[in-house]
Amino acid sequence: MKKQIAILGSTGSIGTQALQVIEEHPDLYEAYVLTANNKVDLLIEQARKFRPEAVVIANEDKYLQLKEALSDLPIKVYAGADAICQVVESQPIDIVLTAMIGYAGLRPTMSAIRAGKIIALANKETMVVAGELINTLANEYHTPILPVDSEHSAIFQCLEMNNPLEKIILTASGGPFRTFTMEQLQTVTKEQALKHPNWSMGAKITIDSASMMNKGFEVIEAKWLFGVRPEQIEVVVHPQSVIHSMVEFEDGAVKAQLGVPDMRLPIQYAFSYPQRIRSSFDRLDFMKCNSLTFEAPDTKRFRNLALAYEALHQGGNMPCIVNAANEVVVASFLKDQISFLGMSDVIEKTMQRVPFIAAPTYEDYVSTDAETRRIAAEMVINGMK
Ligand SMILES: NC(=O)C1=CN([C@@H]2O[C@H](COP(=O)(O)OP(=O)(O)OC[C@H]3O[C@@H](n4cnc5c(N)ncnc54)[C@H](OP(=O)(O)O)[C@@H]3O)[C@@H](O)[C@H]2O)C=CC1
Ligand SMILES: CC(=O)[C@@H](O)[C@H](O)COP(=O)(O)O
Ligand SMILES: [Mn+2]
Repeated sequence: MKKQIAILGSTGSIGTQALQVIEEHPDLYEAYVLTANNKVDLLIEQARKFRPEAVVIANEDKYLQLKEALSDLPIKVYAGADAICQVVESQPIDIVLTAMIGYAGLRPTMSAIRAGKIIALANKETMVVAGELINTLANEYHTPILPVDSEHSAIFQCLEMNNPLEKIILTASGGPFRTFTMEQLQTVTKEQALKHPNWSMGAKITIDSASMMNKGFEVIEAKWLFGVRPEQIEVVVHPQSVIHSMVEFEDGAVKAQLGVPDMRLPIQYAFSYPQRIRSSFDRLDFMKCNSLTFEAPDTKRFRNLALAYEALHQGGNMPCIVNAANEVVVASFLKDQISFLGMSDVIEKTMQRVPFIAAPTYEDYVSTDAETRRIAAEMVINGMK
């Protein structure tokens, strides 16, 4: 039986690579549902090629265009955020790949967990915002959450023996500004920030990598995925992104997962787990890896990493606050409305202003997210008063 896969965010960087994995293994996988937000033309093209059972466009204004373009095919067409939550519950679906960006991934992930679907988790913001709630739900519905994020997939692959773990060593590329001074960071542009040294990804995560908020989020994601304490998660800057992450066991042994930077491998592993299957992806050529280097992260220049650790230590709704403020400032930075360093200023101030909730419910996350966005957006427009 072919595994039926729902790809939430099929038009994005992860989504399109997931479709390449499906294309490479037509005997094993089928796209059952594809969803997008705005890129209706690409969604139409994907639907015509992969013939899913259903497609959903989150932006309801694009519904008629999508419906019309697929009217000659027996593909169900839906629109809106609620439709995404409903469609993931479809009985034949085995795996839901959460490849949409940001907080928008939380609700459909919760629906998929309640429907007992295997979650292939790319959308790290879901775990950042509500990791505890997601774990509680996944336990209640006996739903596996398989990591797709390259570092977490690496850790997952290293951990399979169930040996006693001492710590996780998350590798970070350091981004395009790794060697920049504070003075240089004051004037960097979005064009510079969008040039990741090793990975080709969507705009939001690329800016997060440049500011190292991505690594901060990955620390929080690791805590919830692997059940470790914050002190057990170490970040090491490794500019080549060849070692995707490591684990250190109680006897001091360290295991690492290495490979060329290619997200198709972790995506495929989440699809094929617990098996490994063949792939045509590029192999690592050690003769071309002249040196693998390591540095400590600098949380003075990359303050977002420190803010994420602070949120992790505080717990409650604080990571949700950091996530929402970050989504606002990244969108503003991409519109040249705020400077690179200004992003951390707004996030830090927002963390001080939004009311803290120690044991948030889902409804608390919803209101925290909305309130944080309001406050952060106001700060971007009016300055840091
Ligand atoms: N790219 C990568 O290599 C990696 C990504 N990740 C994580 O995976 C997730 C996806 O990243 P990436 O693929 O780079 O992002 P992209 O921006 O490339 O793609 C995002 C996808 O989500 C859709 N989308 C955006 N907003 C909404 C919304 N409000 N409702 C429904 N769908 C929406 C987009 O639709 P449309 O195209 O129509 O706008 C698109 O299909 C992120 O959480 C990221 O952190 C993790 C590790 C690596
Ligand atoms: C591919 C992937 O998993 C990204 O999250 C990547 O890790 C970004 O690189 P850095 O955040 O280490 O720069
Ligand atoms: Mn990553």
